[in-house]
Order: sequence, then C-alpha cells, then structure tokens
Amino acid sequence: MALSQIAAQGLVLLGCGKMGSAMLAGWLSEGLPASSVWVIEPHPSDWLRGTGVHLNQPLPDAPAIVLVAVKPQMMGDALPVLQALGNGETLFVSVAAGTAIATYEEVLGESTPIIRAMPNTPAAIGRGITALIGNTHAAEDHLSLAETLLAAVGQTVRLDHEGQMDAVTGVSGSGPAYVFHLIETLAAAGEAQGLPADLALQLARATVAGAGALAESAEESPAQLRVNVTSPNGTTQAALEVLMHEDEGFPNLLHRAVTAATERSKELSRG
Ligand SMILES: NC(=O)C1=CN([C@@H]2O[C@H](COP(=O)(O)OP(=O)(O)OC[C@H]3O[C@@H](n4cnc5c(N)ncnc54)[C@H](O)[C@@H]3O)[C@@H](O)[C@H]2O)C=CC1
Ligand SMILES: O=C(O)[C@@H]1CCC=N1
Repeated sequence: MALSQIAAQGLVLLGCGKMGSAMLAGWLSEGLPASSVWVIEPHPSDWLRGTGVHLNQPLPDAPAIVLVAVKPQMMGDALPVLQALGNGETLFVSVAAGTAIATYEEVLGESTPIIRAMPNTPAAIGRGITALIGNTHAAEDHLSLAETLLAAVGQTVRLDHEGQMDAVTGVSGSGPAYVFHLIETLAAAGEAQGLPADLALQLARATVAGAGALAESAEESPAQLRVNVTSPNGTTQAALEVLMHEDEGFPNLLHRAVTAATERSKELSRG
C-alpha cells in the first residue's frame, strides 16, 4: 500500500509532542496531505496548528492507521479514547517505549492488529530508523502498511520477537541523544582548549555529521574508518588511548548507558 492509499483512508495520530511531530513533519514533507491526518493533542504547538491537519476533531470511522505517540505513563488515560476503533480494520501502531503489545490488546481488544514500533527523532528529516514487531493479528499486509508509513521517514527493520524491543530502544530509540551529547561535549572540550564557543560547536557538529555520513556510505567498517584517521603515534592515537581505556573509556561507558536505557524500558513494561 502506498502513502497515497493511507491518505485516502486517513491517519490518526494520538499525541503530537517531540516524536509525533518529528514523524508528522516527515510525512507531510513526503507528500501526505494534511487533510488526511487527524491529530489528538491536548497541548498543540504553533507548528502543529499551522500544518492544517484536523486537530482535536471527530475521528474518521475506519482510518487506515492509528499511530499512538503519547508517553507510556499517559497511556491509561489516552488509549480508551480509541477503543471504538478496536477489533476492526484499523491498524494500531504504537511508538511508546516500554509498553507491551499486551497492554494495547487489553484496551483495544485481542483481535485488533497492533504493531509496536521504535522510531527515533531523525525521522523529522527522513533519516530515522524504526524497528517493528506485530501481534498475532498483525498480518503481512499490516506490517507492510506500517512499513510504508514509517519508510517515509527513514529505514525500517523487523524484529524477531518483542523481547528485542528493550535493547532496540537503548540503541536507536534513545541513541540520537547520545550523539547530540557527543556534539555538545566535543564542542565543550574544544572550548576548553581555547577555541571560541561558536567555532568549537561548528567544528563538532560538522565532524559528527560528516563522520556519520561517511560511516553510512563507505564500504569499510567503522573500525577501519577509525584506523584510517589514526596515524601511528599521531594525535588521534593519543586521543584513542584515552577513549579506548578498559575501565573509563567509551566501550564501558556506552555499555553502561545502553544497559541503563534497556533496563528502564523493561521497568516501564512492568508498569
Ligand atoms: N522523543 C523520542 O526521541 C522518542 C520517543 N518515543 C516514544 O514516543 C512517545 C512520545 O514521546 P515524546 O514525543 O518524546 O513525548 P512528548 O511529551 O513530547 O509528547 C507526548 C505528547 O502527548 C500529548 N498527550 C498527553 N496526554 C494525551 C492524551 N490523553 N491524548 C493525546 N495526547 C496526549 C502531550 O501533550 C504531548 O504533546 C513516548 O511513548 C516515547 O516513549 C519513541 C522513540 C523516540
Ligand atoms: O526517553 C524515552 O523514554 C524515549 C524512548 C526512546 C527515546 N525517547
């Protein structure tokens, strides 16, 4: 099914905060007409008001997809509004972290096709990646419908089982924040070495963006790309000896960070 077919039946977005807006911005820029999108959002931003979507208006009877993008903690209040669309043709896709498929089935009915997805905010510029897993009522058609929608804002990957979702959340869902923090801290380190703040930020931002683009397009592995920068006994080697330190270096730090995010996702699922 193409984006135009989703447009014909309608798309409902429940919650349009940071992640909902990132995806909506991507869909609108890919040509999804604002007139085929219904958004339920108690605190709409000026940007959302300006998009021309149906905002807090009565919903269509059988939209192609309802996309749930409220915080896990708000789910109990938010989901019942959608109950009337359950057990029908409408596909539900939720991007909420740490909210198990069973939670949606309890409210929407067990025969509702439900897909749990984990996107990330680069979706706003069509560079996201979303992992997907469906319930037993999510047929191949439903998965490819969700992929059509999510592929409009980046890559998609299917998971083998729902248990993988916690680690996916720790790597790619939360991951952009780690990279933004890398930019912030690289710039701060440049400032500490005497660079003006705006120059340090420009250098850090361009370096992370350029290295990311190279890592994505190059045939060499990230490890080889790192070696290509590292002259024997040069400046990079001096830095990497700090970053690759067994206890205090990047590997241990990122391992702990991703473990913390994964464990938090599991905790949220337990309620
Ligand atoms: N921000 C991110 O990078 C990512 C977020 N997610 C998931 O997306 C979901 C939303 O996260 P954010 O956008 O970051 O949070 P957010 O707080 O920016 O957005 C949530 C939105 O839901 C609205 N809302 C609250 N109660 C509502 C209700 N009863 N009905 C409709 N809307 C309601 C809020 O006004 C708010 O605008 C979360 O479940 C999160 O786990 C998933 C992947 C990445
Ligand atoms: O921080 C969170 O809980 C959400 C899920 C992944 C990114 N943001």
